[in-house]
Amino acid sequence: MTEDKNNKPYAIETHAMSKRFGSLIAVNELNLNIERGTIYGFLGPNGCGKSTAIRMLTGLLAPSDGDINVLGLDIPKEAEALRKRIGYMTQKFSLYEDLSVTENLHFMAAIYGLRKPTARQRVDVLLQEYDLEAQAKQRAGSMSGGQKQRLALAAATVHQPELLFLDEPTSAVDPENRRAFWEKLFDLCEAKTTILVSTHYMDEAERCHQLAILERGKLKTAGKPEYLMENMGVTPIEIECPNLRTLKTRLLANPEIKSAAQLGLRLRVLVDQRISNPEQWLEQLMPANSHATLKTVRPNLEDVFVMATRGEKR
Ligand SMILES: Nc1ncnc2c1ncn2[C@@H]1O[C@H](COP(=O)(O)OP(=O)(O)OP(=O)(O)O)[C@@H](O)[C@H]1O
Repeated sequence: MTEDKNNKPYAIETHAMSKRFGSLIAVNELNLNIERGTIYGFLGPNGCGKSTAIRMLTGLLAPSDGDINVLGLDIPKEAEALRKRIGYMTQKFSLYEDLSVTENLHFMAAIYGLRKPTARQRVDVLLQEYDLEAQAKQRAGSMSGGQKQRLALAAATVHQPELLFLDEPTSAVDPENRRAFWEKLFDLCEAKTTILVSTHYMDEAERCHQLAILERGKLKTAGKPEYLMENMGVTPIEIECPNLRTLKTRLLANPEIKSAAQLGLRLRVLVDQRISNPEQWLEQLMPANSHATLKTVRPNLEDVFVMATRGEKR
């Protein structure tokens, strides 16, 4: 690893980063190495510590233990120097509802210390890039969810940060707007911005270059989505037949079946990879005359998530 502070290969490095609130361990010894110029996802259920981890990485919240290095800076000691180099967008719309779109962007530009002519130029570019020209004079509070979200991203990037933290940024928008939002993230990524995004949507997680799955403050697994899907240790098989509820209970009694979940008319079953011919093996577990059809299917991130966070079988 090079010693030049600004040329570290990782935008974010943590060692045993932890946060306790009284007796609750919200983040438990998290080790992260997030490469520059990538989109890194935190995937996990409500309350697993995503926001707390992000707040520590931005320098807003002091860790209880561990080391944090962000963009070559020792955090929280050098948090002030970090502030102007990062952008932060939370799930809650945090701009001024009574200000217009343009006023909000100028306000953010002033906070980040952009000089007036630069700010004017930058705001014009952002209005165009984020398709907000028609709403430029509109009060932010009166905009649609998708428009508000575009404005929030524009505001978070007004100072062209090297690193962007997005905490569940698309929880309040429809799939079409979410898709458009991700197109913007890839544009930013191509322009060398590193992005850390937290989510509980699988489709969103699948778009990340790298992913960490968190549960109750702990990192359960991490890597490229494809890698995680290939190495989850189970074969997914879908079964179509009558009485799926009964079949589910029957199958879950076998320790080789790690999970069974109904999807409409099918039962998606995760079979231990140590079973060499899982379809044949499952056939002999089917009730007589069930006329079941079995099909090995492509793994998905929900399977990875289920396997990573599996306490009880489900
Ligand atoms: N300031 C605080 N004081 C006490 N407990 C807190 C505080 N902030 C967070 N917690 C607790 O820490 C745990 C992790 O919360 P956090 O908000 O980081 O989770 P999250 O994964 O971001 O959840 P969500 O998806 O719901 O936003 C939760 O149990 C939460 O109640």
